[in-house]
Amino acid sequence: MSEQSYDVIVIGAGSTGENVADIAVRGGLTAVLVENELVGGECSYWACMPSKALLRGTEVLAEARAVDGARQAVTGEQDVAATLGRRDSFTSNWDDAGQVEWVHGAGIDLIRGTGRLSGERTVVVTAVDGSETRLTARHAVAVCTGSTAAIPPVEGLADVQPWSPREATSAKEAPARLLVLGGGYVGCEMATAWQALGSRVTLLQHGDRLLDNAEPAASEAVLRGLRGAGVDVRLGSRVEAARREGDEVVLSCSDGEARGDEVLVAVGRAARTGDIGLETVGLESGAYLEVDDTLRVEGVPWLYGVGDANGRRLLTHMGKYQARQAGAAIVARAKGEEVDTTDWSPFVATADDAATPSVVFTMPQVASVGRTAAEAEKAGVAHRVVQIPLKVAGSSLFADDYEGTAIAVVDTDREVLIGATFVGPAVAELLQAATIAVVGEVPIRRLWHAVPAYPTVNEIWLRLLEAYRG
Ligand SMILES: Cc1cc2nc3c(=O)[nH]c(=O)nc-3n(C[C@H](O)[C@H](O)[C@H](O)COP(=O)(O)OP(=O)(O)OC[C@H]3O[C@@H](n4cnc5c(N)ncnc54)[C@H](O)[C@@H]3O)c2cc1C
Ligand SMILES: NC(=O)c1ccc[n+]([C@@H]2O[C@H](COP(=O)([O-])OP(=O)(O)OC[C@H]3O[C@@H](n4cnc5c(N)ncnc54)[C@H](O)[C@@H]3O)[C@@H](O)[C@H]2O)c1
Repeated sequence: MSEQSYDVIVIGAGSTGENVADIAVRGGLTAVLVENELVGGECSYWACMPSKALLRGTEVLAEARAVDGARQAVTGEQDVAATLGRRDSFTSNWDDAGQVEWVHGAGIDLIRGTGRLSGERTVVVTAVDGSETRLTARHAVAVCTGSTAAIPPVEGLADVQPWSPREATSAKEAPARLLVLGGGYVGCEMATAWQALGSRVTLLQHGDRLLDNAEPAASEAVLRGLRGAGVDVRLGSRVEAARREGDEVVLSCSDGEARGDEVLVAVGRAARTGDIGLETVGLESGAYLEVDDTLRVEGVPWLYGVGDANGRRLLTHMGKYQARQAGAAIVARAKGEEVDTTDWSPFVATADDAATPSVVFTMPQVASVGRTAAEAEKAGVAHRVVQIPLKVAGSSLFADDYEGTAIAVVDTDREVLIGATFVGPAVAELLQAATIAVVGEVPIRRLWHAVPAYPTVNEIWLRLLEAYRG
């Protein structure tokens, strides 16, 4: 077995792992990435990029059709083959050569193979040909192995060869009938995409609303959007068994049968930590890693768990944020420098809890940051909620009959914004202003001076402040 030493070993070269290694090298340390699939991970090949590429054409067409004058120019339908081709180009045809080039250019070493912890600061990498390399870390090992699709314990489900989000984002054609199990981010986005690309989609959600952690107004708007597009959304539907009859998938549900050509299972994620040797350092395998705010694993001072692997926020941008914070902490600790662990320091991921932004790319979109009203209530924060229609000069110019909602959650003791949700066409681009207001704890009385340009959809900020003032 060959042996090598690095300052930092990163297991998993997804977007999170790449960033941990990059920050370590920028800080003057040596780093190696261990990867057993494609460098770039889920986001680049089977998640964010292909899913958004599948949705973008549909979105653009809807925007054009919502403006009189432009609508008349849209005389054809979406070219599905071209959309799938554009999706393929965004995944570089599932070839990671470009990312490998970036890794080398950044001064990071890469070892292909499966990495497993083997005691303190040691990782054994097994390559596809069975050869092994023992790596020793002088300072830190970062586990950035991500997550995988969770499969619910439904009788027969595994045997019908369901689609995971990987198949849903990489399929070469639209199935005639697609069943979608789960009404969260993936279920709602993929139902939107494939319905528009030609499938007849049935979405089965066991709860009584879609996007169960979103503001209720967002869940309702997405439900209306999906049903308006022709998706058969069945709320409160519990899938009890699955079987194939010939080419057909049949689901037995609490509200009757559902039949389709494929079934996508999108009921959440599970940690990809089952086979990485956690037991060799006294940790439970298969579980999300429990970490402190510097992303260091509780009780193991040289081990970090970053990105999806810790289950804190399953989003690419939050994994990369955690990577920057953890990377800074690793570099500082390696140099014997003090690591400030107070909120908002350069070494902690305070935004995970206080200000995580996300966008659900449905039609309408849902863009949110910070706490929802329900979360503020649960946390016992004194607050007020302002909810108003997103009707301003800018939105009516953006689209005829623009419909949307804006919700602000204000901490009434501190008079600062602690959460915001925007629902409507193209609201994704409104989000960063809200994120800055939440992170900056900008006093409401100062926000009055952040005058939105006229006529833009951002005028909603003024309306929210006016509604708050009463
Ligand atoms: C359909 C879908 C759409 C999504 N869309 C968005 C979106 O629009 N925006 C957003 O912010 N988030 C989105 N997400 C979430 C996002 O994909 C994840 O949060 C993100 O990919 C996590 O990055 P990561 O680097 O932590 O993990 P991953 O991307 O999963 O990377 C982990 C890497 O580790 C490797 N690995 C695992 N175990 C080992 C091992 N033992 N040895 C060597 N290598 C190993 C894997 O091969 C992989 O490359 C989406 C998720 C899905 C499923
Ligand atoms: N645009 C984005 O940023 C984006 C897009 C996709 C995924 N993601 C990330 O990936 C994560 C995983 O997405 P996801 O959609 O798989 O999980 P999710 O947690 O968002 O949603 C899962 C949904 O499945 C439902 N469900 C659970 N068990 C069920 C069952 N047995 N039958 C029917 N419904 C069931 C839940 O009620 C929930 O609504 C998200 O939480 C998000 O962090 C982000």
